[in-house]
Amino acid sequence: MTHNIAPAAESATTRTAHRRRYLMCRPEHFTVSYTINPWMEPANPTDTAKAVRQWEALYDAYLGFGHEVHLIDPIEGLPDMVYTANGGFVIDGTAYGAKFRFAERGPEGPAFMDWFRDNGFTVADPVEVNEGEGDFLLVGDVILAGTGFRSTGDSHREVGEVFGKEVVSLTLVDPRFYHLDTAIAVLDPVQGVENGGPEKANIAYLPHAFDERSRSILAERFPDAILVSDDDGAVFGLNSSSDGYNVIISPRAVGFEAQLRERGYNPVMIDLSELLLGGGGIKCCTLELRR
Ligand SMILES: CN(C)C(=N)NCCC[C@H](N)C(=O)O
Repeated sequence: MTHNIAPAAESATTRTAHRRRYLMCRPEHFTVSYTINPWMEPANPTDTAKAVRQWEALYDAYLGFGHEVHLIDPIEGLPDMVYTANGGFVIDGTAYGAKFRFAERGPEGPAFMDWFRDNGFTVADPVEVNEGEGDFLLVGDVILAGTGFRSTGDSHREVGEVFGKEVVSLTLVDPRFYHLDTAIAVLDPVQGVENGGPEKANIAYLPHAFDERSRSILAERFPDAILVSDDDGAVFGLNSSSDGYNVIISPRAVGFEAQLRERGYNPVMIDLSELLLGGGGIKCCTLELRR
């Protein structure tokens, strides 16, 4: 189901909001008790109630836009479970399970796979280390796959075999941007004119986060991409969620907000500052369930 929304007044481009189905996890057990990325500092206090309030603002926004949101029960002792984007990668009712790089998150893999099975998805058990939609992004019919910090190159082959799709491997080089969804935002997840969308699925990205080879691939494949500044990247501006028209972003990504408006998108600011203490943002808290 899709609903059409009027384009931004100054833009010639008509954008269409598509109804999405997401999986989220209320951060009832959120805290920072270990360090597995440069953002996490266990000595800094966290406020779980504030994390829940901020997360609820995101949840409410999705419902307000007419999206369907499913919830997985949080498990005590797994504080990173709120970042559901890492729990798997789902296309056409098949969930490729996650196999986490660090032992601290290991038990989340089976917990998410149980949820997928219980909710009618076909589960492809992973052999290779991969962190789900944190490192795999569907753009049109192509999977962009990140490596360098978490998911392995072998998982790129495996995800291609599971879904029978072209996989484009990209290498991340800055430890602050350790998952692909910190460095690329998919703006038009549904490809093409046949879906009533723009002619080509487009992205925004942070060039600085990639090696030379990956930057050339991105430049060639996405000549119309929005290139985001280092300042906006550094506040996790790209860790955003788009339905093709409404793009939920961090309020600190002011340059990106202007770039989105120029292109006819509707940026919506939601602050997840507390969840940033764990090294995650809007997109990390959102796993798309494509049936
Ligand atoms: C875009 N990002 C970063 C995500 N998709 N996930 C956030 C994971 C955070 C967790 N503490 C970790 O380091 O795994």
